[in-house]
Amino acid sequence: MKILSSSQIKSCDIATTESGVSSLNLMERAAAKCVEWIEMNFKTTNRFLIFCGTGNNGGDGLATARMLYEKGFDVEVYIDRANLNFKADAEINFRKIKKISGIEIKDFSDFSKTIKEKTVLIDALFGYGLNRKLSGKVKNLVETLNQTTLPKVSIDIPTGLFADKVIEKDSVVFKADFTLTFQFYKRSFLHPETGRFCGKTEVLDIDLDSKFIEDAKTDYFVIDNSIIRKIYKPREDFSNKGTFGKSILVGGSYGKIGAVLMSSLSALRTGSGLTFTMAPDCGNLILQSQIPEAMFISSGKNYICKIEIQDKAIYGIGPGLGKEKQTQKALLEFLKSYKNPVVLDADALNILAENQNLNLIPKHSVITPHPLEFERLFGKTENSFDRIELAKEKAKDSQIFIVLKDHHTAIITPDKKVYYNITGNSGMAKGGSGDVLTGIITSLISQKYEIKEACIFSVWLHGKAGDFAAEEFSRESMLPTDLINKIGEVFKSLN
Ligand SMILES: NC(=O)C1=CN([C@@H]2O[C@H](COP(=O)(O)OP(=O)(O)OC[C@H]3O[C@@H](n4cnc5c(N)ncnc54)[C@H](OP(=O)(O)O)[C@@H]3O)[C@@H](O)[C@H]2O)[C@H](O)CC1
Ligand SMILES: [K+]
Repeated sequence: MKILSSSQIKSCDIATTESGVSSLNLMERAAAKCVEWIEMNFKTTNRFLIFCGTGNNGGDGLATARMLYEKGFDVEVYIDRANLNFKADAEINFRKIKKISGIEIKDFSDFSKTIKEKTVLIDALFGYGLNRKLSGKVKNLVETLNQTTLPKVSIDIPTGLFADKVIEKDSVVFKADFTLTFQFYKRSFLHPETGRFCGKTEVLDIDLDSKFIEDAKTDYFVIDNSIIRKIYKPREDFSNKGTFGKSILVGGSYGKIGAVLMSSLSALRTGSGLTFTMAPDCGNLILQSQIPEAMFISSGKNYICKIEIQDKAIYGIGPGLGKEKQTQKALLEFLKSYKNPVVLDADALNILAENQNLNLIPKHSVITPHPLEFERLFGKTENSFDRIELAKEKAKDSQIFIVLKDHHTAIITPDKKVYYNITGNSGMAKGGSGDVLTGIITSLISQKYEIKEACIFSVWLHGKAGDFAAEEFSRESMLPTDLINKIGEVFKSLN
């Protein structure tokens, strides 16, 4: 799914109205979709307090209020009585509301924090038209609303957030439990500084102009099911283990054999035909007894001292590797003579950062840094939006794929496209999850997925398996090894 900027969404809105739908009808459509979702999801609620601005976001709120009232709910609408300069469509909806005697229209200042239970707050103050941080009455109101424990729903965008950029540190933002957004994810939902205000995001299809969307140019995408469907290649009949590639997972050191073990197991669980673990001898017994399917290549005693080059294999290097002097030398020597794409993670990245040897990374390789590793490699940025921009430059300069791990991991390609992942959950924020991802990417590349597609599919698959694991064990208790065991269920859901 494409992610458009706020100005592109505005143009899309206009293109839709030019194609024959009036803007008022579009607002009606947007409100009807919100009401449909609200009815389905708040079955025991009977009262909605709707906070409306004077723009089209407020207009959506006013239309939503009317429709909820018509469905039999108690509705109160809150506006700023001192500012009744509604935009045209919002004005029409305000007049309609005023004619309904059952809907109370109150001033922002009338809101009391001592509200009864079974009430839901709906934020229709500002949407993508916000162009400066909140101040004055709206800021005070949002601060007060955030202090209540009542469920909170934002229409289109939590008030105070911009669609596509970071907010100032001291900004006040409505803290939604649910965000009902129209047609597209907004970039701000996917970054840590801003996404934390959105709660669960629901994208509601309001049938905006499909030709406009198809033609719209963007660097930003959300990985959705339709992308995955196009990438996934069901396993072919009439094949043998050679058909599905050779993965070599390189890593492990005394006390960190588990990391490379999880990578190897993940490679196997995602279909790698032949899987080797290149690790120090101290891991041999553990690896052979835990994963008999993986073959062991000895490469040192307690840490890796040599990385042997084998033919027709895809290397995933880094999990549990450590940074011993000899390991550093082994990695750098390997990279000096190896020219095919590799997957580099964890200490492999830290070694490259410390040695400032980024030019050794073979073209079209995949690196999988978390934000701190990214910073060590490429330097500090002000915020996560700038980090993505820097990653775009670096991916282009070095012609590599950067899998930037975060709550919403992003894949940045050498042609500066950014794919955000929306599967996964906070239960995966545990040591070991990254090792699993390295194994999956290595395995999919060895199975001849295009590198970009392997990255996208791997990150999605990893998150989806994490979601299944959380469902069974809870976010707190689930382990990276539980996630590996759920990979099969994800493949089953694709077949
Ligand atoms: N295509 C769609 O997705 C549809 C979206 N709809 C809804 O429309 C809003 C966007 O509506 P818009 O009227 O463009 O913008 P807002 O309602 O967000 O804001 C209104 C005006 O408020 C002013 N503004 C901006 N920031 C502030 C601030 N911090 N304090 C006070 N006022 C502010 C600004 O005007 P200025 O002249 O003051 O610059 C805004 O224009 C979208 O989010 C959807 O909810 C349609 O209803 C359906 C289709
Ligand atoms: K809003």
